[in-house]
Amino acid sequence: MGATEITWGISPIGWRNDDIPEIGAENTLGHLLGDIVVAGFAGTELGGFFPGPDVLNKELELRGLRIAGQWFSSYIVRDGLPAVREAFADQCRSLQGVKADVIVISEQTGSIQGLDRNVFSDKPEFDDEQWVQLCEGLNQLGEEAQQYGLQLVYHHHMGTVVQTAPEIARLMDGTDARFVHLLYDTGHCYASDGEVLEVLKTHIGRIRHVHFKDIRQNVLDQCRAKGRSFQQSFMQGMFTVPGDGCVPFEDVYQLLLAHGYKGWIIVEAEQDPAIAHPLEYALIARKYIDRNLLPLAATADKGYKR
Ligand SMILES: O=C1C[C@@H](O)[C@H](O)[C@@H](O)C1=O
Ligand SMILES: [Co+2]
Repeated sequence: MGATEITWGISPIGWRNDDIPEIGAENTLGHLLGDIVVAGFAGTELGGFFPGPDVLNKELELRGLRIAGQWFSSYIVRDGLPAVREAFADQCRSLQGVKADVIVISEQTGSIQGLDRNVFSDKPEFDDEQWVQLCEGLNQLGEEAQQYGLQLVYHHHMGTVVQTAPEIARLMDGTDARFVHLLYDTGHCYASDGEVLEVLKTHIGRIRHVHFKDIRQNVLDQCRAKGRSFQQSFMQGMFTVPGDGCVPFEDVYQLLLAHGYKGWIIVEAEQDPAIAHPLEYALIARKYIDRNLLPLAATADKGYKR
């Protein structure tokens, strides 16, 4: 096998969800990390319930796991950059403390992702001035992140101002490629306007972090028809792990390989852990990756890691 270029991780969001802290609250850090080892992944992203670096690093080391990064909600347009900077720097410091690679940012000004609003029709829009403010702010935060050894990766997301393929393109055009990179999330692309492969092909040069999130088409259709909120949609099972839904992961993975993608691919499927047993679903993902995706890497003569 060639050099290792892709590292496979799994997000804690299948066990516990920062957006609805009461679900999966019984799942401790030890439980989560143990399951990640059992399912054969190399690491995870930081969840809100994780302890600080002193405690966490020991737990990771004992299990041979790594931290890829963590989500940061920015309000650059609502609060202005100076107000965002301090919290951003604090998070960069803790990510540096666990030797993470990326800080995942999502602009939440006007976001309806946590509200009881139709996520398929009520997303916010920015005017030209707000777009400039967002892009300039991100450039500065991205430059700052580099001082902590981190890459800033922008997460396009349902119910936010950067959701659709044209909005992702506008963000990429408006920001500096040296400082602002893209987090490509298959599930959000599919649920938004379905441009899973188009977004990947167009922005492959800017992608530095990947979330593999699958979609149950029938649940997506029902949620769209009923005008469900984002939280209602994922609690009803709109998202699942790769191989359990309708996203064309073989095509996605082949494109990533063909373009020499280097970095993490994180399996990320928020569902209700009381319905979708987190370890069972992690193992479904593992099996699918091993059987359907990794053989493509061997064919493409590219390296991969567990
Ligand atoms: O990366 C993510 C982090 C979550 O907080 C978010 O709501 C989820 O959908 C996601 O893709
Ligand atoms: Co994601």
